[in-house]
Amino acid sequence: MGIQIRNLTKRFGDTAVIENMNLDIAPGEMVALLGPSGCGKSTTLFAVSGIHRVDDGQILISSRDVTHAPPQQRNVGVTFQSYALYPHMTVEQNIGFPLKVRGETAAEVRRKVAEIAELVRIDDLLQRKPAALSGGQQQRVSLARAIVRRPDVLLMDEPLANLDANLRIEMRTEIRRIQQESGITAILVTHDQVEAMSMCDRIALMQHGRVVQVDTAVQMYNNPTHAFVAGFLGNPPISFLDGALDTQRFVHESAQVALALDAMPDGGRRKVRVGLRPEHVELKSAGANHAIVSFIEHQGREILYDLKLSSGDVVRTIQSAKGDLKLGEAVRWHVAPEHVLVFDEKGDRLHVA
Ligand SMILES: Nc1ncnc2c1ncn2[C@@H]1O[C@H](COP(=O)(O)OP(=O)(O)OP(=O)(O)O)[C@@H](O)[C@H]1O
Repeated sequence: MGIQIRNLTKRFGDTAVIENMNLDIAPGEMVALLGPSGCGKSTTLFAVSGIHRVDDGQILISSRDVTHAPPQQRNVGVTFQSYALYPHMTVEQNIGFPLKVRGETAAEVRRKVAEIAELVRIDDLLQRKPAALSGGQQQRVSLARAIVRRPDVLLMDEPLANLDANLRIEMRTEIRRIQQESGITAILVTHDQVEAMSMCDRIALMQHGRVVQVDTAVQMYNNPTHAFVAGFLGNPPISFLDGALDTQRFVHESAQVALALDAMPDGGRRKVRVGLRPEHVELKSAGANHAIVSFIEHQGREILYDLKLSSGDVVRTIQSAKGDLKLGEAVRWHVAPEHVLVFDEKGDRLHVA
């Protein structure tokens, strides 16, 4: 009951929006398509649902080749950021509509709607019209309608985009619960890393129509295969410094960091970029590197400091709110070798492990 995307290419005119994309989603798994605006997330979802014709490659749902099948033959449930509920129908009629179209009996429709309404926790709202529902309730109805036919896969395009901050958090948990309880294979399109990390089993991070890395959130955060991944995940974001390798050290115009052995490519001096996560940048009176505090942001439990190097580069550090550094203060900093991420000039991760 999984999804396989094999060598998928989708062009609009001469422009390839998806290029040779591969992605395997296991039965019952929920995968996020994450990436910046325009990277091809929605186009991928439309290709899987059958709304878009593809130019090359294959799409398999539950081991069935659906590449050229029309949407209604793919058995997919879809929900978008605009819930697209029928305003003149009650919640019960909205959810039951796909079953009615399929010709199921009134009694069957009522039974299935009741069952799904209980799963998505809207059983007390069945007689209301969409206008009398909150955004979160409308999203639940939309989800219920998408899964009432028991589709093989659930496709969600930014389902939380129209909700306020608190409702988003609540619905993150709810969508995950509903997906797990129903055991449905799901794809979630989002540009929000927190949504992707908190809701999904794995993340496929996309850039310019390609999947750069597919991994669990933890693995992707700790072990990015590319500088783009390291830069995209993490808030506050990672800092990058460009410099060169010199026998087990990274040397920058105004900083030096020792590297773990497994971060070292085979010998020779070469240009590299290192990534330093804010939580790994320690302030130490004996730290090897000098900097000036150039920006302070109080975040409640923690404080974010920008440390400006003499080269003008900035390294971020996050410290407990007990700290009392002043703007313009001179500090020394340090990063333990095992935390330094090293990338080559093209952005590919360098390590032998
Ligand atoms: N019907 C279309 N005709 C031409 N170009 C299109 C069409 N639909 C999408 N594109 C282009 O394809 C690229 C990918 O679009 P897509 O909507 O898949 O991106 P996305 O990652 O979902 O972005 P967002 O997060 O902004 O929704 C964009 O450059 C977009 O302009």
